[in-house]
Order: sequence, then structure tokens, then C-alpha cells
Amino acid sequence: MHGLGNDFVVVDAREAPVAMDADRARAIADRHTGIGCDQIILIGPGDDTDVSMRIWNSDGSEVAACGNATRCVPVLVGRDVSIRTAAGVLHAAREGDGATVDMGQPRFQWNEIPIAYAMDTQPLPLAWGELANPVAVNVGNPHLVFFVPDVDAVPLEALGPDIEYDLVFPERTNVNIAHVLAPDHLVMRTWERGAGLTRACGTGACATFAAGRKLGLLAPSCRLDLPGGTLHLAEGPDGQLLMSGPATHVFAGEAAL
Ligand SMILES: N[C@H](CCC[C@H](N)C(=O)O)C(=O)O
Repeated sequence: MHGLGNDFVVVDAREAPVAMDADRARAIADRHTGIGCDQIILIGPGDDTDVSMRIWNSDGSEVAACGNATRCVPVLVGRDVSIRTAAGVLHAAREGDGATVDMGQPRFQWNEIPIAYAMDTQPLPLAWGELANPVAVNVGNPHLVFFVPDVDAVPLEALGPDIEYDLVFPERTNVNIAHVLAPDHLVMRTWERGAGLTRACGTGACATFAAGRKLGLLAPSCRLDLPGGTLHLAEGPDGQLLMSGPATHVFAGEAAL
């Protein structure tokens, strides 16, 4: 499945458990010797929710949130669902050719990102080459958001890994660059922790919207253009992030994993 070209191998383990670990995730994700994807998504039965979801990046790292994949779950299951993740319970509802997901409230404190020591996060007093003073925000996973005049002029493939692996981020970080065209419209790109440049990053869109709202740059409802397409973000009554966008089922079948 994919969400705006951010692609996944989704393993439906609701009927029978499937073992997954870093090595197996890397092997599946390999685009030359495996099936090929940005993330591996393991769907299991839920205890107090309809289903559970675990997420591995293509580098084998297990993480707690994946926005685009969360929209794929109600499409796969065929109905609205509550989803237990390592970052908490999410609710995803079918909508048009995809879904709307309540991704919860963003967190901005240095130790919630996490960052290795106390510092301001709105913005961080740090710079990497031409990228400086990002907003740090956690939306179930760690993100930096840099607002820039031209997203296509930034060498993200060079700066992304330097920032991702900077020791100031004990759990590494996702890296987003965004240009605000209007209070209700921005364009963005993402270097993903554990996956690199992707066509779209759902949590990146959530983080960028939350950062823009925090800085007073964005309206409570916004259209975000990513390389793979457009997501819509809105702020709920309790400040929660409501993300809407497509989720596409490409192929289903048995595979010797
Ligand atoms: N690379 C992210 C996980 C996948 C996020 C992205 N695929 C999304 O749609 O949110 C991380 O390590 O936190």
C-alpha cells in the first residue's frame, strides 16, 4: 500500500502472529533483493482497540508513528478503526479515497522530542549549514521543521543525514523543510529518519502544520503539498492534529517472508 507514494509492505497478522525484527524488516524493504518499501507495517489484533500496528523503517529501526500508514489501516480493514500503537491509541476513519486520522496533540518540550539536554524548541538555537532554527515537535515520533524560502533549493539529501544522526537527538530525528505560500497552503519535503527522502511523510506533515501553527504562520486548516501529493491538516477542538489524505491498495498476496 502507499500514501502519496510513501510505500509500505503491510503484513496482516490479525489471524496468526508473524515474527518481525530489524533484519527481516530490512530484507523485505530492500528494493533490489526484497519486496521494496519505505516502511514495514505489522497489523495485529488489538486488546482494547480494533487492531494494533507496529512500524519498521527500511533501515530496520522500529518506530512509534507513521501517518501515511495509519491512513492505510481503515482501507485495508474496510472500516473505521481504533489502532493501538507504541505512541498511543489512534482513530482512523474512512474518507473518500483514503482516511482522516486523529494523530493526537503535538508535544514541544525538549525532553518530549527528545533532545539530549534542555533548550528552547520554538525554535531550536541550532544550525546545520544553511538550515537554521527549526521548530522541534513530537507527533508520536521526533521531527524538526525548518521554514525556508525555497524547498527545492535545499540540498536535503546532504543535510538530512547530518541532522538525523546529530547526537543532540538521542532517538535521531525526521527532518522537514517547508515554504509557506499562504496561511492555508504550504509546500514541503522530508528526509525521514531510517528511510531517507520519501515521496511523502504523514507525521512530517502533522509536525510541519503544528510548527506553523505554533509560530503563527498557519490558519487552523491547511493544505500541504508534498512531492507525492497533497494532505489536509486541521486543528481539532483540543489542539489535536486531524490529517486527511489518500491511501492506496496496490497489491495483495501471499509471500514467503
Ligand atoms: N521515518 C519515520 C516513520 C515513518 C513516518 C512516515 N512514513 C509517515 O508517514 O509518518 C520515523 O522514523 O519516525
